[in-house]
Amino acid sequence: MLKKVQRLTSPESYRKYRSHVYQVLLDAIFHAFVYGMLFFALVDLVTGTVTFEKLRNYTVIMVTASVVRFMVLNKGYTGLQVEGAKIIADLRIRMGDTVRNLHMGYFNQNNIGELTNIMTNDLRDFEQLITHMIPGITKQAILSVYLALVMVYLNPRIGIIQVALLLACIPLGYYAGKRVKAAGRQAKTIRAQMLSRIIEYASGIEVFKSCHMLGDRFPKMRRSVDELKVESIRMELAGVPFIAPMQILIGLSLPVALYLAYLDFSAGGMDAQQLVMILVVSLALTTVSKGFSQLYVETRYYTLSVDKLLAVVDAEPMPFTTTVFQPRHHDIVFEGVNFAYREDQEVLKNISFTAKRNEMTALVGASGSGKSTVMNLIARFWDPREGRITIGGTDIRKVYPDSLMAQISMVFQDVYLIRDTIYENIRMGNPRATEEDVYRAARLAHCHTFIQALPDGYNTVIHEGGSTLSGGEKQRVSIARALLKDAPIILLDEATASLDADNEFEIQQAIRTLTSNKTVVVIAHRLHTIQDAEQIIVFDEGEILEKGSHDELMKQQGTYEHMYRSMVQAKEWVIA
Ligand SMILES: Nc1ncnc2c1ncn2[C@@H]1O[C@H](COP(=O)(O)OP(=O)(O)OP(=O)(O)O)[C@@H](O)[C@H]1O
Repeated sequence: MLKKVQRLTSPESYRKYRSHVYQVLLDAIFHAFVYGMLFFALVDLVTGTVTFEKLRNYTVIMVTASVVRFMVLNKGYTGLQVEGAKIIADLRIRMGDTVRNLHMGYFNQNNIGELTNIMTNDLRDFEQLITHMIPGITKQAILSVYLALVMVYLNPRIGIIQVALLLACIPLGYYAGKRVKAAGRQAKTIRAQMLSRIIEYASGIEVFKSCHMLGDRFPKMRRSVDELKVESIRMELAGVPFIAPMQILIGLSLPVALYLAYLDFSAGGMDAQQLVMILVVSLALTTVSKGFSQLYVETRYYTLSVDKLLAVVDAEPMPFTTTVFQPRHHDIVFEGVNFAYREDQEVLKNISFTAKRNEMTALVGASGSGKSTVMNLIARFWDPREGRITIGGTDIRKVYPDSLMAQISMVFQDVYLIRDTIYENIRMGNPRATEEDVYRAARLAHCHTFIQALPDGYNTVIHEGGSTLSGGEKQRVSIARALLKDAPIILLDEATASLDADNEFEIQQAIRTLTSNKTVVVIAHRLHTIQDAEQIIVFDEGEILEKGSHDELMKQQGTYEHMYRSMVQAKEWVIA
């Protein structure tokens, strides 16, 4: 277990942590030492060999040991808490870094709940494990062994019987721990599913409200809550069939000692003082062993968190060979790209095209034809199964995801704004930007005026997801963010939602400013906005059907021409 803990901590932290655990163990040894002195004093008292000097020496040794204990304990436990908190903070950052570089496949709906569970509950369990469980269980183990040895020394017959009773508890404790661990694993899975449902519920609250699916009427969430309740009870009860006999066996050691000691005593083989001493030590042994057995079973549950954390820390990051990515130019080239999210469903089939620098490439096609997937591959949210994608001649699979993202601005219709001020939401595009840069970007993105009209202007705090702004406003804020980033590649998903004429005009203006002199790839939902695009690519079921300029495609009289005519007719029909 300690080897696994070591993999979750930095060498420096682990070294400090281990030294604090040793301090706690030292405390256990001094604790045993105090018990020992007490034992010698009692022996002298009951055998009548006590002298004033002896008692004084015992007292001095016990007081010294207690003072040393206090100092060691204070340093050990304080150090454990401080180091534990530091280990958890470092681990959180390390996990954040790992997660950032994972394939998007990791984040399917279930994994969001699982990941949230790991980053909150499992981290808390791990902290509990390293700061309380491991030192506690080691200390109890040392004390149990020490008291058992004292018993064997005091009365070998009774001591050996007590040791045998304790040894008989080992398989029981092992199976109790195993069952609790298995039930705990199941409870964790269900808790992760419940968290997924809660996240889904909170993100889609408007939809659920509109469909009258709130509260009891949201069956999936209710089912998860019920399952977790059942699983939590099952976990609590899982170890009982083994814990109960184990506790009985440990508890037996006291009456057994009493009975056997009394037999000796009545046969004259033991005096009253020895009888009392055996009972006192037996009582201490029973108490400490019971504490140890309980802690052991609990610890088995807490060790589950270690495997969960290791699974995240060891998750395969996206491979890369270069962290500095400064391409000579920003042509994006797809060469025979095949891609599937799932084994059984090919989403892109043999896709080849070039999106040239300073040009606009528009992707059109029916819903589900693969347009967004092309964008996801350019941003390296996923890697192609076959073929390759290059930017400026470099295969993007070689590039560190963060360095790649530094070259790309994404403006999607589904804009996510974080819970912070509008100012900070724009500044996210470039954390080094000055105040003046932020205002200039906001002006160019046509959002300065509406921001100023808000009660707190740029300091207005936006709710998570941007729910306090209109769709058009959110999109303009995201364009301001992208303008501030000033990346050479722009990936743009045009709004499908019908915006009012003013909003639409302003967004078009902002997009024009954003995209000038860049490599622009745009998913177009309305064909009239891309007539000037240098290249239009028509997708159908993951394949490229046609590609060329608007005029070239109109001349071909293929799918694009048909789509365009249908659009014009629909407009005329609406006007008529
Ligand atoms: N994360 C995902 N996991 C599994 N399948 C996915 C995922 N994202 C998209 N798909 C599937 O891949 C196919 C292509 O989807 P994609 O989003 O690329 O299409 P699109 O042309 O952008 O559609 P739209 O215009 O509706 O956004 C669809 O069948 C879709 O169901």
